[in-house]
Amino acid sequence: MKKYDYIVVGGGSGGIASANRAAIHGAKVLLIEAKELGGTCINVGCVPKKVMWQASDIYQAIQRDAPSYGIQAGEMVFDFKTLVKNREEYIDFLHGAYQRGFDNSGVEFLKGYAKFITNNTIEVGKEQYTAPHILIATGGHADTLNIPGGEHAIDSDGFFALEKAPKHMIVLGGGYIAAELAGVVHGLGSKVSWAFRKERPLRKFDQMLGENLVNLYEEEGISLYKKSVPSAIEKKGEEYTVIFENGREITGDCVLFAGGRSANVDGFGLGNTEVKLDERGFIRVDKFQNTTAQGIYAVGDVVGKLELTPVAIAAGRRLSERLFNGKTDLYLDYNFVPSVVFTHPPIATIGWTEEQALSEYGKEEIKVYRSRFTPMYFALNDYRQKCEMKLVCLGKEEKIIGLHAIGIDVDEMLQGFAVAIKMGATKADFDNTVAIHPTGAEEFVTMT
Ligand SMILES: Cc1cc2nc3c(=O)[nH]c(=O)nc-3n(C[C@H](O)[C@H](O)[C@H](O)COP(=O)(O)OP(=O)(O)OC[C@H]3O[C@@H](n4cnc5c(N)ncnc54)[C@H](O)[C@@H]3O)c2cc1C
Ligand SMILES: NC(=O)c1ccc[n+]([C@@H]2O[C@H](COP(=O)([O-])OP(=O)(O)OC[C@H]3O[C@@H](n4cnc5c(N)ncnc54)[C@H](O)[C@@H]3O)[C@@H](O)[C@H]2O)c1
Repeated sequence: MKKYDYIVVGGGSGGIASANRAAIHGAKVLLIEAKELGGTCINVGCVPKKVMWQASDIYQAIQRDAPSYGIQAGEMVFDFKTLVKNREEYIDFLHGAYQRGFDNSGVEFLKGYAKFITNNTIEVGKEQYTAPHILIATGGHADTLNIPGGEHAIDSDGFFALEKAPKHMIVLGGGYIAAELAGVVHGLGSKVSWAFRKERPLRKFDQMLGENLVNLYEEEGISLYKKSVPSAIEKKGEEYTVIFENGREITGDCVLFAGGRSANVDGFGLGNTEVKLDERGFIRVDKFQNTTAQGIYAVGDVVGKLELTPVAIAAGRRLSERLFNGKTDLYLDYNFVPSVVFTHPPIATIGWTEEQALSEYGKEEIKVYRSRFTPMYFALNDYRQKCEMKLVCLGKEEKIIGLHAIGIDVDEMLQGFAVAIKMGATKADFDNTVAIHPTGAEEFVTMT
């Protein structure tokens, strides 16, 4: 049996980050990955999504915005196949970059499907491997739509496998992925119908964000269907009809369901360990990412706390610092994690929503500042897309506990403000910072 200091199961965002950090500190590390290196983010998540989002942005800039600057690009030609081919080549380049990263850090990489035999023994094929520390970073998978004909709906993996652009995509779900892919496909010139179960999408976010997104998408020509619960999908030739509980029917050539994700916990012998799951089926961990089994840890989507790549990376790295670099008190603080939804325009958010803050602290303690304006990018355009921003402040000192924005470029604004908020910035700190003009970001330091 081969012996290691650390075995990492899963070569996605969390696993790779943790393995490299452990090896840098001198640990003998084995990383086992069943598919391609990079996991969800690189292969079927953040990376292909951001490429498609950028393509969609460029398309809109040429078609919708360039003419107002006197720029005419001539006949618009969009070749979906070229976009997909170039995207996949870029992803392949990233696979190589991960392998080179392992070569530099000294991580041993094994391609195969790992199974637990005991708390500290893993089997891949016929070989067994043991280590006192084992990390589970096996990620998650998309939930399926359990209605008659639900199998006709593709998930986000299926979306990235499309070889031609849909003519009319029906999007089901009201979260991150539905919001993002509806915008991407519409921006690339297809018809999009987006149906969600409640009054507005993005219900876990500040209400202002979902409301603005609905208005902006409607202005742009996306057909929105509120309070629409899918009950069946029927295939008729090359088309699919989604039937909703309220009797509505929508027909298109592609149905995308994005209804949340579950942990990858089945089929790799967790029953042979003392690892326990929580009531939602995710691996139960404490704040140090310890599972209920001695010497087994878990990070990333498989623990279902915040399913974001930088969260998986940060938790994985902190764990390795704790185990292999003597930083015994180090753990990831899951509060004030910034996040961007890559809609058109994007959404940026950190901290408490106005609704959460009011219900926790009451009206007297919470002050909210808002700004709504047309970014200068649209100054010459008949289409005057709005940007809206909000600061949620707590107590007399007006500590900023929430920042929310929707509008062009807010995706790139958030990171710096997130540093300030994580450090405990107050409204006065924002006011004391001289603005950068002319930008959209200056609104954050000039709100009254
Ligand atoms: C469409 C989409 C868009 C997204 N966009 C963003 C975004 O813009 N920004 C952001 O921050 N997050 C985004 N996310 C979320 C992000 O991709 C995940 O949070 C992140 O990839 C989680 O990393 P992980 O290491 O936990 O798991 P993963 O990256 O999923 O890696 C798990 C790996 O484990 C492997 N594995 C599983 N079981 C075994 C086994 N038994 N043996 C060996 N290997 C195994 C899998 O093959 C997989 O490669 C997006 C997700 C999706 C689906
Ligand atoms: N930009 C980013 O950082 C980014 C992008 C994409 C995904 N992600 C991560 O991936 C996770 C998964 O994304 P997601 O959009 O699949 O999940 P989500 O949890 O964000 O949203 C799921 C949505 O599906 C709806 N839904 C569930 N079952 C349904 C049903 N039967 N019929 C109709 N609607 C149904 C829910 O009401 C909810 O609105 C996200 O929570 C996020 O953490 C992040």
